[in-house]
Amino acid sequence: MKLFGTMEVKENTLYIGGVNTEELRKNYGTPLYVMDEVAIETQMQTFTTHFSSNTFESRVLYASKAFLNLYIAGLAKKNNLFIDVVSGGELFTVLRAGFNPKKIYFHGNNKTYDELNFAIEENVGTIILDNQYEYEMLNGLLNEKDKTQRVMVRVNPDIDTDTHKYIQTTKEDSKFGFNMYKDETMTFIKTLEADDRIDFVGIHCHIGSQIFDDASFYLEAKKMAEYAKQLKEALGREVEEINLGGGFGVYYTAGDTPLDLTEFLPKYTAHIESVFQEYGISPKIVSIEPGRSMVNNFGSTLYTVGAIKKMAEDLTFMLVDGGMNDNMRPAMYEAKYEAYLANKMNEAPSAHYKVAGKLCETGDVLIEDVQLPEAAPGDLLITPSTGAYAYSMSSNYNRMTRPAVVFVKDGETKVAVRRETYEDLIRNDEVME
Ligand SMILES: Cc1ncc(COP(=O)(O)O)c(C=O)c1O
Ligand SMILES: N[C@@H](CCCC[NH3+])C(=O)O
Repeated sequence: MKLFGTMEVKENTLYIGGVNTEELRKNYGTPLYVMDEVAIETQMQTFTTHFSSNTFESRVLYASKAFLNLYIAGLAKKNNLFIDVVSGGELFTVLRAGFNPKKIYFHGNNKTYDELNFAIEENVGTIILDNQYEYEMLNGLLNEKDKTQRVMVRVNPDIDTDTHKYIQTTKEDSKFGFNMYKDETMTFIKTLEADDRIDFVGIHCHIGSQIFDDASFYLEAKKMAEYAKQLKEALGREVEEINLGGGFGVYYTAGDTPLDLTEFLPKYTAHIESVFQEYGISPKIVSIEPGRSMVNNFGSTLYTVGAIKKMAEDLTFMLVDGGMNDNMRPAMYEAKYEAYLANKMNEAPSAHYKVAGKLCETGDVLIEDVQLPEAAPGDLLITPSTGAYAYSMSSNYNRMTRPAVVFVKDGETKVAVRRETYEDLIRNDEVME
């Protein structure tokens, strides 16, 4: 097993953050999301330390959509990160966590009037405009409130990436942002520049998620520098900030080849500096927005094994007490995960299982085929590397209650999100009279 962060095996059992996973099950139940606090903070520091330049201010924004609650927002704040939100709900959460509004970047491809209003009322630092309609609403709101707003524009550089088509964002048919190669985009930016209420500071792009090929990021930086040069000529001034988004790929299963951040980030920084020089631009700030790579390998899900059903000689189902409601990535993207029996860590794998959940869907399969020690009902299954886009994409389908989220550190456990109860499920329901 690839042991991430503080994971260790003691007496046949997996420990995370110095806490026995069997103890976690006993105290908090399953399914359970377990987050390794020390490893997450270390990763936050890896980003801020290695993405650092002498020629520009480097900003690391945590893309909170990957995994958000008050606790992780608190950790991002403690580690001096900026933060990216894409909805009123994410904005509300990070504000409640005490984030400085000036350090918040508000994304989203269809912000509503109410969301823009909320952002302006709360003095959010930067709004990234995705379309003309958002601008019209923003302009109206700013006039009404007699305010100005720092603004960036999301542009699409049409880069093909080596990732699942559902998580590519810059192919020309993507719904996100403005096409960089259309004259209308430049016209739009000139409109912003002429608007006294708008402080247009620069451009943003995000080429997709779970990308392993560093060449895609280098190409993106080059295209953005080239566009910043065109803007410099058109506006007669430098843009202040270029935001290059996130998308850094991570390990899920053998064969995945993630970027080594301690090597990649300094090379990326040097590349950005060199393309800036090549195009004769000198923006003051360059930002990146890692989501998945900040948290994925430092979160795991624990399940209790229920029925084991042998359907054919080569097909045995292992059914667990969660499923696609706590991790919809396998069903949605055919995403692959590894799994281990956290209570039988030293036993040799000798059987093959198809791990499925308990939801009423044939596609509720977490892992197509995994080799494990001989398993029995009551065993403790762990799927590592579920820190990103599992909890944040979880649902109440089949009226499943969402699992609790705990953070473990130095032998201590803190509940960051309590387990939902059946009462929570009907909290907003009205009884039919
Ligand atoms: C605008 C933007 N920034 C950042 C991210 C974070 O991406 P990732 O989790 O792949 O780092 C996303 C999601 O893909 C995004 O849409
Ligand atoms: N939710 C996706 C990534 C989307 C990234 C957000 N733009 C995943 O789990 O891979």
